[in-house]
Amino acid sequence: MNGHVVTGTSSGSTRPSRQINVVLRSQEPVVQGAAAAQAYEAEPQLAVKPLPSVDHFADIQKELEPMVGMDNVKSLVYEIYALLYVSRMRSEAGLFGGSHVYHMIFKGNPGTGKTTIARIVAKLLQKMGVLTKGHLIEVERADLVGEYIGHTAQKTRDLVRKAIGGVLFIDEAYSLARGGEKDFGKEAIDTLVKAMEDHRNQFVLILAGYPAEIENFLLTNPGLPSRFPIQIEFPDYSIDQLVQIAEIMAKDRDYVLQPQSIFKLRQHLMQEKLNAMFSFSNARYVRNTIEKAIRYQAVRLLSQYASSIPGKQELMTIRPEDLRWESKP
Ligand SMILES: Nc1ncnc2c1ncn2[C@@H]1O[C@H](COP(=O)(O)OP(=O)(O)OP(=O)(O)O)[C@@H](O)[C@H]1O
Repeated sequence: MNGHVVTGTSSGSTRPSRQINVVLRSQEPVVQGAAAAQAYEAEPQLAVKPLPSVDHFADIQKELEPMVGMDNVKSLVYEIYALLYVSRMRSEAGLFGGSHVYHMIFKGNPGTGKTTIARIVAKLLQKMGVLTKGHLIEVERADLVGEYIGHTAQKTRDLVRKAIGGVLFIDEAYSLARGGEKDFGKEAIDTLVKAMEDHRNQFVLILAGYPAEIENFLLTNPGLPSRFPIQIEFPDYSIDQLVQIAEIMAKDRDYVLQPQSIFKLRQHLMQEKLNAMFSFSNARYVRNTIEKAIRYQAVRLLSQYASSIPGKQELMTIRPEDLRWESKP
């Protein structure tokens, strides 16, 4: 096979329990047969030589673990880590370490975790030495597009400058192509493409948005797809996953949902998902619901316990009557 297959195993509890094969194309001439076997036997330690560094993935894993579902995303983040780690081992062994492009496309409906994962990826790339700072600059069309000729290029360049050393995350990136050739959005796209050349390896660009719109955007800008070799899909959460996210969000805030509250939430989410269709904002809707329930619970407790103090359990409990959706959360 014209390439190395490196197997990243999960020996520590901090890594996913699956195996991921990363295929690295060798830039060297292929050595075959007995010569290859001899060369391989002569330096068997190359494949297992440990790096003199801490396990950078442990921290990242700690942030990924509580995220419900997202198996494809978690695997991809691990693949990026494996690739970077092995590239470093290869460089240290005098082999071609590789020059990779990390610009990405995140396709998913609102509230499916795109921004959260972008932050984690930024951190990973910083820990692995690809980015110097690892911060995230989140922008949308209005931040990039100006009001007169030249203004857009200036605004876009300023934001790229701020993103140097980190990630520039453009939400609903396709809105830049909204007005066609005459729109200033086109100027923003051109400036971004130029910045990707001028500041190669200095920042990572992530374009995010609804799957269909992103697909269409890439189709109508044929020069773009090849500049974004990593594309990640963020599927909508199932009702079970949304309920699980609600329970985690409540627990993180030292609250607990009563079983009847979980039942009520489940019924509501099923209805809301149907009603809102593509505009349903997944985990964000759940977060808003929980935060609102916490406010309703506080008001209920104050009115119930006017002259006494509620016990610890009562202070933690979200009852069904605390879950209300009169207006959109
Ligand atoms: N799988 C998950 N498990 C737990 N919490 C999650 C998960 N996905 C998203 N969240 C939470 O939901 C909220 C919204 O997530 P985030 O902002 O990352 O979504 P998004 O896809 O970027 O949304 P938008 O496209 O609308 O900006 C955040 O509080 C985030 O922590």
